[in-house]
Amino acid sequence: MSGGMVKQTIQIYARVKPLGRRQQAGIYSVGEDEKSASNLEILVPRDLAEGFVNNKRESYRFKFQKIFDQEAKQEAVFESIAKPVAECALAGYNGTIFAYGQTGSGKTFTITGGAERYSDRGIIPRTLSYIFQQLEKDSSNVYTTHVSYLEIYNECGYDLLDPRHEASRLEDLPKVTIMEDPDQNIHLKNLSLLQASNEEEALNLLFLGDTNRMIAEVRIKLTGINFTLDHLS
Ligand SMILES: Nc1ncnc2c1ncn2[C@@H]1O[C@H](COP(=O)(O)OP(=O)(O)OP(=O)(O)O)[C@@H](O)[C@H]1O
Repeated sequence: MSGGMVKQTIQIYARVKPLGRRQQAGIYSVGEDEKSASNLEILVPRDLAEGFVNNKRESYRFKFQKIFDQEAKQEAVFESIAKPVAECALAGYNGTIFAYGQTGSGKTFTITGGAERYSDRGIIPRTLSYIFQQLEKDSSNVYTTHVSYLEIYNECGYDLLDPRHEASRLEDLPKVTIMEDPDQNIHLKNLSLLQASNEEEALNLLFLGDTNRMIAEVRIKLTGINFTLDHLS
């Protein structure tokens, strides 16, 4: 997107993860009335707060575009967050959605989805499905669609759809580099761009990328174990 014709906005949403069995409830609250419904207040529990220096606050307030509480369904998250971005993409404007949060907070669940139920599908499969539905409706144009899947790990980019991914060590794979041309267009060197003509093909590539990412993760963990064993012997 270039020039100042289109308003570029960043919208920030919060999603509260459902409580696990042993987790303590009541450490956050969302504004109840219409006006404060986008305010999230985190209350630091008393036993924790007492350990703090006297003048530390015991509650923190944040404002978001919208807050998804523990009951929020994947469908609602898609409708509010991803559908408008997909619509803009179909109209020719770039869009980005990313999840940020500590480990285990639900980024993968929100972006990719949960494995157990079909209704737990996350933003990526829902968006793919939506985009292909829209393209099929438009018989006046011919579209070609491609998928790339990039992982950024320790500040280096790796191509998750590279066929060598499974066989090689992550460090041995060609690094994907980000470059900007004089017109400020971003180019990703060494990133495969695979054609996906329909939802099923796109989902297969997503699955392939996820698998390669998991293999890489296990490999990294195993390297960690080897290191510990070397240390002991
Ligand atoms: N909204 C939710 N509803 C039900 N289960 C959830 C929800 N959010 C997260 N979970 C579950 O919590 C666990 C951790 O979530 P997830 O793997 O998505 O975290 P993450 O932020 O991607 O973590 P990491 O950074 O370690 O990869 C998973 O078992 C996931 O299914």
